[in-house]
Amino acid sequence: MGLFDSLLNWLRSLFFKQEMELSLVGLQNAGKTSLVNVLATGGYSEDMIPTVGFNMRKVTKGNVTIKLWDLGGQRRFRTMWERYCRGVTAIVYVVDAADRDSIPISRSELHELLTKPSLSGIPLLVLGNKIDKSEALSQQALVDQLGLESIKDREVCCYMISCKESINIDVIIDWLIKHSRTAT
Ligand SMILES: Nc1nc2c(ncn2[C@@H]2O[C@H](COP(=O)(O)OP(=O)(O)OP(=O)(O)O)[C@@H](O)[C@H]2O)c(=O)[nH]1
Ligand SMILES: [Mg+2]
Repeated sequence: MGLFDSLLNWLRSLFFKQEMELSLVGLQNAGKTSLVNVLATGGYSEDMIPTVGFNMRKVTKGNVTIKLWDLGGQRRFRTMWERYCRGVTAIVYVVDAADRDSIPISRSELHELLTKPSLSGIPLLVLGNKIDKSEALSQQALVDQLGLESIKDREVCCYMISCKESINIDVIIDWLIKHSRTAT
């Protein structure tokens, strides 16, 4: 590649570079870290270690650089969620759609988080994960049981996914790219 072409590519990357920052929250075992892995490398594993505190990962998809805050879902880490959701482009709330008993707690933790004034107006992407399992709820049932219709102060979107079988991962990437903002 000639010098002129390199320069042109560099200018192009400056002008079209998009970036976004996301926080992944939701109860333990929902599949947040699995989702980060699938987004980053496409790899999936059954052997996962629960996240202690949080991890930060940067993933690049085309021109979009995504900074992901992967937070621990165990009860003792939930008080940190708010701090890591402040100022993000979108909050990604992951739910194990096949663990029906956990849905009421998931619902109350979500609504509790959304009452924080510091997070007002931040778009919410709810992901019902593990739809490869036969006991997984339908999208409508998940929307109802999480009380998503009652959220009026922000954009809310809900998709059903499987990290294990890579179902609807492309749909989420499209949603994320549409919500990214051009870097300044
Ligand atoms: N069947 C199925 N299992 C999944 C799927 N996604 C994740 N899992 C499994 O769910 C378990 C928990 O996954 P993690 O990604 O560690 O969950 P997490 O939300 O990060 O959990 P914490 O870090 O404790 O908050 C692991 O055994 C995964 O293999 C999926 O789409 N289908
Ligand atoms: Mg984790």
